[in-house]
Amino acid sequence: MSVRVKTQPLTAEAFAPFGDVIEASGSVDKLINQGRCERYHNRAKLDFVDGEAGISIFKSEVFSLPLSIEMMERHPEGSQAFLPLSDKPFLVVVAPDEGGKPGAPLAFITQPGQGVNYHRGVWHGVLTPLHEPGLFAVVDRIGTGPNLEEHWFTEEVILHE
Ligand SMILES: NC(=O)N[C@@H](O)C(=O)O
Ligand code: NI
Repeated sequence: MSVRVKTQPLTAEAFAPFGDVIEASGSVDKLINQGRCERYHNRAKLDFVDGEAGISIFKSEVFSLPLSIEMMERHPEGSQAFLPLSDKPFLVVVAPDEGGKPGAPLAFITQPGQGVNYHRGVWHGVLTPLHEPGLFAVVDRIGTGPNLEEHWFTEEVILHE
């Protein structure tokens, strides 16, 4: 038996139980640089246990819908933010925790200019760009010890438009 998940546009409200949508939205928090730049201040909750924040670059293969996903993961020791270095949409898959495993997945498609920050311990799909170049800045925990928990599905999970 397979599980089919319909994608939906990413909104801060729908994503709130899982993390932050990082975007130039709502009221401007600060005008800087002599009024020439709008600062949308502190838009993500970074959270690292026994580690520091690091910035990495991910260059991923790209995928297309419908897409079958085999697993979801979570990082018990740190949040993880993905900031696209292009204006192309990417897929954001999250799920509530149900007894130590992902519950029903939700699949979002980002709008140009949107990044996401998964809160610490939130089940998510791995980075899934939908168009080249698949290039992202990633802010996550740099530290020692394990920080990755995976759950491999026993049934097919298909994400579709
Ligand atoms: N493993 C890794 O660095 N990336 C994943 O955590 C991911 O969410 O893509
Ligand atoms: Ni991850």
